[in-house]
Amino acid sequence: MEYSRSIQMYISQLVEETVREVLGNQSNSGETSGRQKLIVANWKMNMSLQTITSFVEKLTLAHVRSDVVICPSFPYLFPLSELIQKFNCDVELGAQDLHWNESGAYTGEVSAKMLLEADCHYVLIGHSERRDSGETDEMISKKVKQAISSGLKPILCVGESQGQRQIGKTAEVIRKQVLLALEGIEDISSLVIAYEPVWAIGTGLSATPEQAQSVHQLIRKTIDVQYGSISESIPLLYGGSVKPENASGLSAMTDIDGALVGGASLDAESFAAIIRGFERG
Ligand SMILES: O=C(CO)COP(=O)(O)O
Repeated sequence: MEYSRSIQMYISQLVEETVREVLGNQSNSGETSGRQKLIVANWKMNMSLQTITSFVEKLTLAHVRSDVVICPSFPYLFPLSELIQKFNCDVELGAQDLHWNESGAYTGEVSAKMLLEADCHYVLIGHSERRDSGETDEMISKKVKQAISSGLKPILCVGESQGQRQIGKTAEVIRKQVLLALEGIEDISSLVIAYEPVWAIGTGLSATPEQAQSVHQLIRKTIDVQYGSISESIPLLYGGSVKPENASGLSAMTDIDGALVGGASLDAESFAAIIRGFERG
């Protein structure tokens, strides 16, 4: 009797160890990172006062569980903040950009302090559409510094072009963008990074989960070399033609902690379906 119980214990220990080993080897899926999923809507230069109202109403009814952030154009920050309170909708606000100076003669710019007054907690920095209009790595770095020192969480966007990918420069480009943006910054505890391959933005051509995972792994490794184990707690989002159909596949990857969604975030139902996809993945 004693003998058979100890054999049973031995077998169950063996099974447990094997399962742990198999899960440990599945570096690309199924592992729980402990990082909460974060889904961010980048509305870009879209929406209207009318459409944001029904959006908030519908999203509230969808009862999603993840951390959700909406980044509207500047004029919609205040009305959106009011709508979020009115409907008791569990989302946070982000801006699409900020200036690195505190105040002054910078026509058309918005400061971190103004964003905080508008109830913003996050800010997108270095989106490829802004890099396209002349934003340099140096400007991006100053913006990241200003966001962190003001208490805003920067969502630093990085990504390679199609040409750079084709000639095998993806890793070099991404590493450089990350390191230049973080130059001279010591505290990165509030940082979020979004990997958005330029060729996937607005094209309907998403990176495969494996392609995205391999760049996310590279980003985490880059942060790890520079900052150590805090890299494990930095949320890494994927952006570029994220849709309800590809959300759970992307979410199943170990280093993909959420999404930065453009076009599909303009409709509350498709945005909610993406959030649910990430909750399943
Ligand atoms: O640029 C993006 C989010 O910042 C991605 O846009 P799409 O989801 O429309 O491809």
